[in-house]
Amino acid sequence: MRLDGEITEIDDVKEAEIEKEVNSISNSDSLSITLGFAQQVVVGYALTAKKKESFLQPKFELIARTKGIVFVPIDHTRPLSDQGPFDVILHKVGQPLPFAIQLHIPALGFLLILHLEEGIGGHLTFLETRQSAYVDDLKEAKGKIAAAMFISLLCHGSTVFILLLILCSFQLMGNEWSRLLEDYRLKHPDVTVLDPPYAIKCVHNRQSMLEDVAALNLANCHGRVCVPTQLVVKNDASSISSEVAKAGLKLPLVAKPLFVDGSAKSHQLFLAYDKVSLSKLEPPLVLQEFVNHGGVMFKVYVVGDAIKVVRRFSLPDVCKRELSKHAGVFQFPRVSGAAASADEADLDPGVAELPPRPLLERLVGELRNRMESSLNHEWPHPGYGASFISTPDLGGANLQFLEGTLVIEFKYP
Ligand SMILES: Nc1ncnc2c1ncn2[C@@H]1O[C@H](COP(=O)(O)OP(=O)(O)OP(=O)(O)O)[C@@H](O)[C@H]1O
Ligand SMILES: O=P(O)(O)O[C@H]1[C@H](O)[C@@H](O)[C@H](OP(=O)(O)O)[C@@H](OP(=O)(O)O)[C@H]1O
Repeated sequence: MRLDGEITEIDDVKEAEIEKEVNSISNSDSLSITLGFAQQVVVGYALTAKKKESFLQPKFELIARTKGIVFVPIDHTRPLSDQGPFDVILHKVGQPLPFAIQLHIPALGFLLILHLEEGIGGHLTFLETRQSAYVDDLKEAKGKIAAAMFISLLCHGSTVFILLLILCSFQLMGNEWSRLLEDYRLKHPDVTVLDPPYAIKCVHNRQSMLEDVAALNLANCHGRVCVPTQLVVKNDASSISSEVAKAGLKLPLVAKPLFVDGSAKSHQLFLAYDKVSLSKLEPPLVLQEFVNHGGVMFKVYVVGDAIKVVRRFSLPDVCKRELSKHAGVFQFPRVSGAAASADEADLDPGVAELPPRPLLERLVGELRNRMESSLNHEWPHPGYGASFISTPDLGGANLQFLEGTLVIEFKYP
């Protein structure tokens, strides 16, 4: 059953047209189609293997070619200025390291965390340093890394120092990508970088991602948008229980990695039922109160003025009376992926009701204003995705904002 009131501009008719277009060209020479264009748009891409697989699907590349858009891979090991020319650079690299090295990092990191935590009481874990190297300014990261290395030399001698040195150089390579890209962007202002590293810094961290939304005032907009009550725990797992009590957070809690870098690990979520088990969680984390939402959530995708809302199945409600029967911390799978579509499901209208259009339009407008002012220029076609759940017992329009997945900038060449 399809419920009325879908907010969509990319409707079924358009999807069917695209399908038809792909079918009609799939047997023809797609390259010659591209060459038919007076001017091509060359998109250089630097993506994780996961992102390449999900995003750069053959069908999509084919449609792009028919529109004169070609995708070419960027080689990390060669200077950017030796490659191209590009009209657009699309990037999401997480940690741009060879696969074999990536596998060694958790093992080395674990060893070093053990040593460092012994030596300095857990205040400066290498894990924290590692994440800072990715999300913070290089300057700040370098300071922390230098401090960690100095302490390791004092406390643990040369073996740990050398291991740390190797690990740091790999981690700085991750940050190096942001620096190279920023240099390239400044030297080539005609190339659109999706997105400039400084502009997407806030969406690499679930705390800063939600801050802007929490600060929005959407009074008189057919409802409100807010963030579940939450707490950020950066370091010490043993103090989680007391911090949760101090902040007055009610169980059960959803635990999410604080940093989101596009890796599968950054989407690994846990449900914690009791206080004692909270110490099993691994900071840095965001802990959110579990909000009952009838087992259905909404994904809102925005490109410019187009808004598309889809329904997905989600976690079932947790009954407060049943809570005492559960204990422990459980990892839950990616419950609301594309395969969990609830658009065709026969849902209780109370949970299926879509967020009111005026509320979404106002939210999108407010977010755009904030992004424009933080980027200091106009955004003709901003695009992003966001997850929402609604709390039917408070009225369908009481939305909880969960995540802003991606912020991209569109500038047509
Ligand atoms: N506070 C919460 N209360 C109830 N359910 C929640 C809460 N936070 C998350 N969930 C459930 O977990 C799912 C994933 O949450 P979230 O969107 O924060 O994670 P994510 O890794 O960023 O997911 P994605 O990138 O796929 O959107 C949600 O779709 C929802 O089903
Ligand atoms: O397909 P939807 O329901 O829109 O969910 C997306 C998430 O919201 C994104 O955060 C995922 O991208 P990253 O894993 O790169 O953050 C993205 O990962 P993917 O590109 O590997 O599929 C999706 O899981």
